[in-house]
Amino acid sequence: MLAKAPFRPCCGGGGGGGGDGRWAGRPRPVGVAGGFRRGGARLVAAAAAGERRTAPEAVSPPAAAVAGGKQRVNGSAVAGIDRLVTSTVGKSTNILWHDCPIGQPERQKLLNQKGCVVWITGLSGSGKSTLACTLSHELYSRGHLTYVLDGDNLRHGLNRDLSFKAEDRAENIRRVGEVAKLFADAGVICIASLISPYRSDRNACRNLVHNSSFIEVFLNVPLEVCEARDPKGLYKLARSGKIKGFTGIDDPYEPPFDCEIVIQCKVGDCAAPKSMADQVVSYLEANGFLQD
Ligand SMILES: Nc1ncnc2c1ncn2[C@@H]1O[C@H](COP(=O)(O)OS(=O)(=O)O)[C@@H](OP(=O)(O)O)[C@H]1O
Ligand SMILES: Nc1ncnc2c1ncn2[C@@H]1O[C@H](COP(=O)(O)OP(=O)(O)O)[C@@H](O)[C@H]1O
Repeated sequence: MLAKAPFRPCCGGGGGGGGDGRWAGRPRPVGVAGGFRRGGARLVAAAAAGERRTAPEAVSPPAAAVAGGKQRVNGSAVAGIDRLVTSTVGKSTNILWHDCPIGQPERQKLLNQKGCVVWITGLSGSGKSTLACTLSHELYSRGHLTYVLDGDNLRHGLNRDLSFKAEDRAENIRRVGEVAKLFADAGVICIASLISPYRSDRNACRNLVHNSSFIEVFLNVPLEVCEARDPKGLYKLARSGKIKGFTGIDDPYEPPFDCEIVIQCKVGDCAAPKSMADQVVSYLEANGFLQD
């Protein structure tokens, strides 16, 4: 399946405001905040020096409340900043969004590509890392900047505190989704390759990034093929009960219902990594990601 989606620039918020297309192709004026994702509320906080705005998801009603026509400061007693609106996001209180004049459009112009997230999902041993690296190489040889976020690798650092129980996998995916969003906002073609077994976690990442800039690639490889490959011997350990909660054995994998690209592999009939990567490159080309 190779679906063509209408291109819309990606990634508001996150790493610096992103774009809703208003400034596409032209420099964004200094002090003008980037576009916010759909459904995002806007709250202007004009600081004495420079303009600041709260991020869409950063608005929490108590902090952003307007009292008697005046925007209430979130506990600040500092003179001169009484018109700032601070926010509470999760456990972060008294925070403010700060935009920069150089935004995603400018970075994309520099790189002559559109930032996006290619999210590769599939069973262990399905070939996610191989596809991610082959795709990265293909795009590199065409002059495009990519960055691979590999689940296994990230668990050596950023996500080393997480296990494989469902809530830790969810946190793993959430963090990688946030990082991927920053890379896309930087104008980079971010290739995330994780099992990401739960549909809801993957969809949450899709919703973080602008929908058309999230390209979900399902490596649909039968369990028996993955198990026969077993490059790390993990399936063997899982079958013998030495690893508990292994995806596909005694832990679930939920295939996507409707994703951008499905790469199908059958027993005895699996395309070479290069031809899989070409399938993704064709999608990126057809949807305008490989040019500014
Ligand atoms: N219980 C269990 N289930 C699945 N996978 C396991 C498990 N324990 C360790 N491993 C190894 O961890 C790699 C998957 O990490 P991910 O971060 O991609 O997983 S997840 O998205 O959070 O489900 C995975 O790497 P890949 O084989 O590259 O997918 C395995 O090597
Ligand atoms: N398209 C393919 N055809 C045949 N073997 C493959 C293909 N892609 C990957 N492999 C092999 O399958 C094994 C698992 O690949 P890997 O990329 O590590 O998978 P994952 O990251 O999903 O665990 C490796 O030994 C790799 O060489």
